[in-house]
Formats: sequence, structure tokens, C-alpha cells
Amino acid sequence: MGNHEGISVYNEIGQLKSVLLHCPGEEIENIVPDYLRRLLFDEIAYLKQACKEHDQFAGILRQEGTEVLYLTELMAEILESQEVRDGFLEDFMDEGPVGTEGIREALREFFSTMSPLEMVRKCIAGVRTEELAAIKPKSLGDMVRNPYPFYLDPIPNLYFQRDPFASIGEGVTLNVMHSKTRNRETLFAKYLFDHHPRFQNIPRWYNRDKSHPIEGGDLLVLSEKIVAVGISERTDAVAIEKMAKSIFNSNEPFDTVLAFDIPKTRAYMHLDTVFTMVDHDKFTIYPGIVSPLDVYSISKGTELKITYEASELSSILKKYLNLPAVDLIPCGNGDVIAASREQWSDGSNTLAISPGKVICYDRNHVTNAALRKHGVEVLEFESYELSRGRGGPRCMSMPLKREKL
Ligand SMILES: NC(=O)NCCC[C@H](N)C(=O)O
Repeated sequence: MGNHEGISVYNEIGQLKSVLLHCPGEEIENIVPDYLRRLLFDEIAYLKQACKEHDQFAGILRQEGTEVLYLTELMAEILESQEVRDGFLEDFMDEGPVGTEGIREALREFFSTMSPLEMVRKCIAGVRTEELAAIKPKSLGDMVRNPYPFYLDPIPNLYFQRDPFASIGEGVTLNVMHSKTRNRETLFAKYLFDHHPRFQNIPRWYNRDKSHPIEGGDLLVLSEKIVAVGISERTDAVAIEKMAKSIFNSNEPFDTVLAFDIPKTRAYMHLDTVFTMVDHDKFTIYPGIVSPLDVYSISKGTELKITYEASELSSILKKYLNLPAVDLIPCGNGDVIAASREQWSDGSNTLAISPGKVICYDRNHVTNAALRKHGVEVLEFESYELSRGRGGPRCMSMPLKREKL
């Protein structure tokens, strides 16, 4: 396997060799106030500025020697095959869902003249009813008046590439998303791992045909043996156990899953919004989740051995990561108001480039200063618009390759 093919992620902080991103596109301009909540946005972002900020993010990654891949370009490569393209469109319309044959016919026609890249971008952007010429009605559904402005909804959360699938070891979880509005995102990941030459025979620790949700923001690969996962608003205990069994039944070295039972609220939607790893023995933490924090260890064995970890977080991390000490760096640097404000704009959601070197939003200046005070190098970029989607640098990136430690 070439040095850039496949998946290899055995930690959160090893030199980041290859990462998958999606730069926000026209889907952001298809967000309207009526559907803001359902589309999981707290405000409507300004696309031009959001793209500028995302390009800054990609620029820092490249500067640090990371190979930056874009989902749209990888998808366009596989849609060069007419068979794959046709299959993708049918699946995409099934899951839209697009219920009537008249509209499906019109959409096939609409996409048929596009290049693969244009088609991928348009699928993500959404298709407004006004964009399709007259529908040749084939059913009652084609005839009744429908005020809803889209035949295919926009998929505005796709720039949070952390969530639809997750790299663990040399495999991935192909996720089931908690919300309907994000579930089609995992169809792109399915096609990527079914058809792209870079990702042949990648083991799947979870599959999107399951029923219980698990999202990538809840998964942290703390070491070659330990995976941390949030029991959160987005990920449930049944999915965690299924994933653990898959990984433990493989040849991967992982032998423990640490499940953190975090508050089920939008602000803390994933574990990585309140807890990320920044160095061998350093973590950011949002103080609001620390006590009480229930943590369960799920250990490999003929039967899963599930234990309630009675001690507090730093002891649990020292125990499972074999560390003499750990440094939990508080979001907001001990200031309760700054912590709450900066957690809301993803102050805890750092992306490590290498041990002790992370990328953060510049707006979280109190937390960034705390990280620096604790010896962490912080690379910053602007976020006036990207953070309106409620995600940070770690949310917007899925590592494909990291150096082992
Ligand atoms: N890992 C993450 O925390 N991802 C952020 C996802 C934000 C998106 N608007 C959502 O609500 O799912």
C-alpha cells in the first residue's frame, strides 16, 4: 500500500500526514431562518467569508506538511464511472427522500449534463423547486401543490468532516447520524470507501445500515490501545458496544474503550466539543463537564468487560495511558464566563498537527493563551462565520493518516 493510501490513525497528536476536508459551498446559501434549527445551525453564515476562513485553515495544514484532500474531489473521481454515478444518484434520491417518479426523472435529467464535480457540489448544495423545468407528472405526488422550496435539501453540515465517519486504526466507523438532516453525509463516505482506489478493503467498525447513532465527534483515539467515546446527544451506548466488539474482534491493538457520559445538550453535542488531546499528557477540558463525570471502561475479552471507573478524570487518564501525570488545560483558563463563551465557539475543539502543536480559532483568545501558558504551540485562523455552524478545527477535519508515536 502506498504511503498515502488507506487509513492509519493510532493517536490524536501524531504528525498529521493526510486529512479530509470539505470547504463550505452553495449549501450554506440555502440555509433560511425557517429551517435553521432543523439544519443544526444557530445562525446563517456568510459563505464568502466562511470560504476565506476555511482556506486559511487548509493553508495552515499544508504549511505544516499535511496532505489536504477535499471530499468533493475524491467523490468526483469515483463518479467518473457512469455506473457509480447512476447508483449514487438513485441512492441519494432515495435518502433525500425524493418520493415521486416525475421529480426523480426531472432530477436525472437535471444532473445528466453536469461534470462529476458539478454534480457532487450540486447534490451537497441542494436543489430548489424553481431550478427544475416543468415536471412531467407521473403521480398524484407530482401534481399536488407543495410550498416546500427544495426537491433536495442542502447538506450544510458537511464541512464538519469529523462526524460522518471516523478513522480508527486502519479502519473506519461508517456512522449513523443522530439527525435525519446529517444522515445523507454518510452516503458520501460509503461511496468513498466502496469505490475510491485510495481506500480499498478498509475494515468497517460500524456501518450506516445499523440503527443506533454514533458520530465521529464523539470518538478520540487516545493511544494504540485506548479509544475514548462520548455517550452524548449524538452517540448512544448500544452503538458504542457494537463498535467496541468490531474493533476487539479484529487484529487491531486496541483493547479498551473509555465511554464518557457527557450532558446531552447542543452545546456539548460531541465529546470533542468539551475534551481534546493536545500533547502526550495534555488535554483541553471544558470544566462544566468534569464533575460529576461518569466514565465506563469497556475491555476486550471473550465477553466485553464493562466497569464503572469510580475515580476522577485525570486518574482515569493516568491509569489507561500509563502516564505519571496529566495536564487538563481548562477552556476559559478558569474564568467561568470565558469558558462558557469560548466553549460555545469551540475553544476546546483543537486539532493537533503534532505533539504539543494545535490549530484553534483565533476568537478563543483566553483558552488559546491558557494553552500557550501550558507549553502548547497554538496556530490560529479567523472564524467569524465558520463557527456559526457550532464546530471547530477538529470538527472540520477527519485525519486519514497520522504518524505513530
Ligand atoms: N465534532 C463536532 O463537534 N462537530 C460539530 C457539528 C456541528 C453541526 N452543526 C451539528 O450540529 O451536527
